[in-house]
Amino acid sequence: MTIIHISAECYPVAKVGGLADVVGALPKYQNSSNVSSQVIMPFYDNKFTKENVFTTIYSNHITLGNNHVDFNVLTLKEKPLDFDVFFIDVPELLFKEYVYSFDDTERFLAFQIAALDWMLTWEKYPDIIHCHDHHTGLIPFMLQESYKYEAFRKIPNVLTIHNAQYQGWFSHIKVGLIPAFNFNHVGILDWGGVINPLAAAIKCAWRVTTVSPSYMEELKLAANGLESLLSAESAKCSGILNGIDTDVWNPETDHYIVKNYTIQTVAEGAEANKQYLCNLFNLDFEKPLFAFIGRLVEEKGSDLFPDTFKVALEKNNLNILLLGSGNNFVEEQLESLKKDYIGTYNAFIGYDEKLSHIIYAGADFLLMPSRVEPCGLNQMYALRYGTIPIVRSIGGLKDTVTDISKENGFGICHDNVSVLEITNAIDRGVDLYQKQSEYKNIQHRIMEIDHSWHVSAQEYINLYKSIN
Ligand SMILES: Nc1ncnc2c1ncn2[C@@H]1O[C@H](COP(=O)(O)OP(=O)(O)O[C@H]2O[C@H](CO)[C@@H](O)[C@H](O)[C@H]2O)[C@@H](O)[C@H]1O
Repeated sequence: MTIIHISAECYPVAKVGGLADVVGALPKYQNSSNVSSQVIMPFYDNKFTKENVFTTIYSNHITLGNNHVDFNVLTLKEKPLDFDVFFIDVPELLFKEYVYSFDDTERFLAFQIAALDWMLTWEKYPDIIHCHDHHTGLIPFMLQESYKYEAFRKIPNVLTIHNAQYQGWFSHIKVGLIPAFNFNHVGILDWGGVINPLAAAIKCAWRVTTVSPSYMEELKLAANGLESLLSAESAKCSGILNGIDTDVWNPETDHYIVKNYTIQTVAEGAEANKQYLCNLFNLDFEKPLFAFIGRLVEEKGSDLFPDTFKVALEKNNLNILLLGSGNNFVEEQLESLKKDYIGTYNAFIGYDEKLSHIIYAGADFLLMPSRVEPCGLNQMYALRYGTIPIVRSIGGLKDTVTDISKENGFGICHDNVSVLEITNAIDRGVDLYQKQSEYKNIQHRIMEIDHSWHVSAQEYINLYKSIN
């Protein structure tokens, strides 16, 4: 069975968030289960493309409305990844230093059309086309409706929703950019008076998955306008929990962290990483270190961070370290907080892969007070590195973290997103840290939890088989 994943991100080529981690790992694990899994993604102007050499295997142009736009398909010449990746190079539109910008309609439409046009030239078509998020959401529609892709009609396709907040909306004025289809069916593209690629994908895909079972259920109640659609299509929808790439996220071999460690040596290993962070960010090694890593957006609860951190830091019994970027106002507030809590608070506003690994290893607790969390990978990385997650019980966080008050519990959970509930949860963390033998016992237990992709990769394969 041949599976083609089509995605805007894939680790280590281009990563903005968790989508890259999933598309960078799932194909690898699928390939080890006797299927052939490959990725098609855009060719961006970034560190990875600058540092690697590519071969052009196909060149042509697509028609985007009235324009002809050139594109190439590239592969890596040397140093292959663990699975085949094909890069769609549209110099005029996709080859940018960023992955996402304010309006990406033409960029991702060009990507999707070029990918399908190129696939039309293949001798053998794939058995499954697996699309990820709204950037590839028009593919299920085009496969079903566009005349030029008639040959693909019988290929089953799957949509995975990593985040339903973003839907790729654009105006009907641009409908002419989509390869010709029976205009009587234009309503399929519409949701709420605009073209909605995610909605179109939910309508047309043969199967729809979300990245955790709880998120699937939550979407029927809150999906940024798509609630009724997801309820109506629920027969073809299911939730499959993400896994983590345990080769990349392994404290024993992780080349980014300061000192490697195992369950047996976690005390010294985690301590060395914490010491490094405390030196680098001027924090107090003796106090517990609470960290946050992620995008500073409302979904992650980041608008509450400045007030929450102030309340927590006033007690002067802990450190807080933040790595993230996003909302400018929140960034400024988090920056200005630094001067008030010198020695116990710091923040790195930006994106830094290496630093994120050191924080997973060196922090004592990881904060995830998300309003919405389709799956969340950070809590699973934290568990693997022996860092106790403090999460709001929602989506994938609910599916992966059990509160310490429950039998075999190992994390700290709160029900709502408010300054009071988050600071109460932090207080519980401080208390737990003071009971070092209990803390260490939990640390050992969480490092043993297996969240590797093996089980979930197989669940996807079972899903493919059910429609193939
Ligand atoms: N400033 C920074 N510096 C370095 N690394 C940073 C960083 N900000 C984020 N990261 C990294 O990006 C990834 C974030 O993954 P998440 O799954 O938590 O969130 P995201 O919301 O992007 O993903 C969406 O898709 C994924 C995948 O399906 C779902 O798990 C999730 O719930 C959904 O919101 C982690 O690898 C994290 O370490």
